[in-house]
Amino acid sequence: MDPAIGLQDVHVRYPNAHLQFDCTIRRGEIAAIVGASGSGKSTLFNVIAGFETQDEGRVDIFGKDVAHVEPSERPVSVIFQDHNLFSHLDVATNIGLGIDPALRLGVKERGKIAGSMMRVGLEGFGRRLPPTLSGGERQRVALARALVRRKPILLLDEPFAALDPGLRAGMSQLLLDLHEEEGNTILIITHHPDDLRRLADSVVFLDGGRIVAHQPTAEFLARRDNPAINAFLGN
Ligand SMILES: Nc1ncnc2c1ncn2[C@@H]1O[C@H](COP(=O)(O)OP(=O)(O)OP(=O)(O)O)[C@@H](O)[C@H]1O
Repeated sequence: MDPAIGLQDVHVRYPNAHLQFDCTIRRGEIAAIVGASGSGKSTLFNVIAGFETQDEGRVDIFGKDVAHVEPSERPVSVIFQDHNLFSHLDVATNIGLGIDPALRLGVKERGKIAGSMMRVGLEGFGRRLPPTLSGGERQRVALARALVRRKPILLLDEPFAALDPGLRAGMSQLLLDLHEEEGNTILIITHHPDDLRRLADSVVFLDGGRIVAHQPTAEFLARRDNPAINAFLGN
C-alpha cells in the first residue's frame, strides 16, 4: 500500500473529550468520514490539516512526519462547510486566494483561475460577489479555489450540506471526474449514506472519539453488528 495519510496513536485531549485516532489512508483513496455529532470528525480533519496539534502520536503525510509543518505548507486543501468565501471579493479573486493569499496574480495565475472556473461550470461568474450566488454556486467557487492549489489531498467538510438532491448528485459527479483526472486523495465528512454509495471507496466510522471501522464501502453498508453503525445506516 502507498499511504497518503498515516495516523499513529494520535491523541487529542480537550477538557471534556479524549480522542484517539489510528488510521492509514492510501494514495488515491476516497474515504467518507462518518459518525454522530461530536464523534471527532472535524478534529480528525484539523489534525491532518495542521489546525490542531495532537497531544501524542504521529501524523505522516506521504511518509513524512508533519509535526513541524505549518498548515499552509502541508499538501492538503480543506473545503469547510461555510466555504470561507470573502463576501466583498468577487468570485475570481476568491479563487485567486487559493493561488496566492497576497493576491499577486499575473497573467499565468489569471489563466489558472479561468481554467478552474471552467472546470466547475462557473464561466462568466468571475465578477460576481458571493452573496449573489446560490448555495451550489458558492460550493463550486470553494471547489475551484481548492483546485487551483493543486494539492494532492483534499478534505471536504460536509460539502453538500446546503444542496438539494439534484445538486448533490451533480457535485458528486464533478468530484469523481476531478478525482479521475488528478488521482488525488479525498476525505469527505458526510451524514448521508447516499454519498457513501455514490462516492466513497471506503468508510471511516467514528464513535466516541475513536475510529471503530475503516473498510470498503460495500462491506460497511452490509454491517449489522454495531449499534452505532446501525443507527447511522438506519437499520
Ligand atoms: N476546541 C475545542 N475545545 C474543547 N472541546 C472540543 C474542541 N473541539 C472539539 N471539541 C470536543 O471534541 C469532541 C469532538 O468534536 P468534533 O468537532 O471533532 O466532532 P464532529 O464529529 O466533527 O461533530 P459535528 O458532526 O457536530 O461537527 C466533542 O466532544 C467536542 O465537544
